[in-house]
Amino acid sequence: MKSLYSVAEIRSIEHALAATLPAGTLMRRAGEAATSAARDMLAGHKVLVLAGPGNNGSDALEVAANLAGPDTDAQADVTVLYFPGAAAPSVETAQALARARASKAHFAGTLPLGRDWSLIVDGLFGIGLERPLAGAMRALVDSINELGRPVLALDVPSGLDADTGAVIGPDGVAIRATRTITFIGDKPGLHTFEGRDYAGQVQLAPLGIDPGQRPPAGACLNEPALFSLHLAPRRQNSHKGSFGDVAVIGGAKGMAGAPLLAARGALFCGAGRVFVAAIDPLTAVDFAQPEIMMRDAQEFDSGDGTLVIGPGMGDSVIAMRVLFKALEGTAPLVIDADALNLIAASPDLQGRLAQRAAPAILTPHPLEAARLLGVTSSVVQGDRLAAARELASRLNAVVVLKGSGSVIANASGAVVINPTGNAGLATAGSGDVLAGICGSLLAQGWEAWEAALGAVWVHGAAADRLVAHGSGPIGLTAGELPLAARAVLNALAR
Ligand SMILES: NC(=O)C1=CN([C@@H]2O[C@H](COP(=O)(O)OP(=O)(O)OC[C@H]3O[C@@H](n4cnc5c(N)ncnc54)[C@H](OP(=O)(O)O)[C@@H]3O)[C@@H](O)[C@H]2O)[C@@H](O)CC1
Ligand SMILES: [K+]
Repeated sequence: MKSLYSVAEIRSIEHALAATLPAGTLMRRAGEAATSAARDMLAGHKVLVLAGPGNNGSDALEVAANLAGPDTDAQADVTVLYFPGAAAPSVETAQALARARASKAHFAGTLPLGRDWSLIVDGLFGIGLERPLAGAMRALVDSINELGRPVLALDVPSGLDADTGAVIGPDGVAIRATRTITFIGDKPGLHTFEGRDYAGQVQLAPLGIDPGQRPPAGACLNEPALFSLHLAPRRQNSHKGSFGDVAVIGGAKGMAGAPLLAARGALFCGAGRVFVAAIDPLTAVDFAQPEIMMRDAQEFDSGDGTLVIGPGMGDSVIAMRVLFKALEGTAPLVIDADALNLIAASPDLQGRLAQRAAPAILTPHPLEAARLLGVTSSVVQGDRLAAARELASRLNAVVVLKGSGSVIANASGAVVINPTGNAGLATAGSGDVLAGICGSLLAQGWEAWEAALGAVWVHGAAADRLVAHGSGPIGLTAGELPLAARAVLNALAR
């Protein structure tokens, strides 16, 4: 499992290790791991090392000493910008500083002119940063970002909250790294919200601590191993009834495309039969996808099929009535878009949802999640893991909080961050396709938790596949996702 540790969890691991390892061991190991990552990235000689007042800065001083020599063949031309703290340095920091000063590294007082750094090492702040960067430090971070040179961040890009992926603010700044080498355990903030943009490629350096020595983490990254119990090649002796029915309820006037996209997501990910039950039935057949059966939402009886409710559904009385009926029934539900907004506006519907025994997956984007929680979307984005966890527990459902690094949570408190997907998914209809894939996997007998994990992973990987083939991220359309998702799902099943 690819565990993600909160700062508090990392601190407690650090605390336990401090009793068993000689002082300074972890810092030296962090310095060595980061030095080798820096050498790996280095195409040239000129290295700028930024070293802040805490232990993150001490790691950076170790890197400076290692890269500059004199005890190395592959010497780099290292300039160090060091910001000592107000308090006297710890013994370990003093040792790292002495090593760096004894090396061939050059210590500068201000950011040297010129932009020709082969590499910048960011050791300003790590997990100890608790308030926004201000004054000269803020100006320095802005200048570094403007240089646009390769940056290796140590532990966490300076300015980013390792727990949440938010730039520490209000109105904060953070270093935009090309790569982040993170120590002891990987951290949620590097994989969600702004984290993916600021951290770049994430590399874990466990510092010699084997996973057995670490307690279980509060979160982890999504990967096929988490849902693979449901992945299997299909038996030859199967028929369409073996793979369940999905009915997508939605499609108010002017919104006919949303349920069709969801229906295609469901169809191409393997549901046996797929219906669209439209609030405003426009057409008897979808000529582009005639396999989808078109029905009128007011007359439709879904039987024991899975319902995907909400895409383009609107907030009419009919929509409300149909949603009420779905919540009263026992069908597995995927609740998206307008259905989420209707539930957000009705404590009664929230109560009914929370009381249901049948599985439900909710797929809110941050604004929909905010409405459900009665907060603003900045509060949701400020701590996406907490928001997803809270919604899952309040509404007794599996929640997929969409956005960069989608967060999947369940009512028992499990939280997973999805690493697949790209900016191409920020396009109209992409969420409808995701809801359809969730419904498809539920209909095929997956448990709600695994269906949500699998759907989010496949949906993101479909977008990654399209981008790898040149179809995005600019201009990627939601309509392209179902076919790509089919290819991803079949590759996984093989
Ligand atoms: N965990 C481990 O086992 C290991 C941890 N390791 C490394 O240690 C790092 C954590 O070190 P850390 O705790 O010293 O915190 P760090 O991020 O360096 O910053 C704290 C300093 O910043 C200061 N400061 C804060 N905010 C500020 C602001 N806005 N503007 C200006 N100053 C500000 C704050 O000062 P103060 O708040 O006291 O004024 C304090 O001096 C971790 O990320 C990893 O790299 C590795 O060596 C391997 C083993
Ligand atoms: K850093």
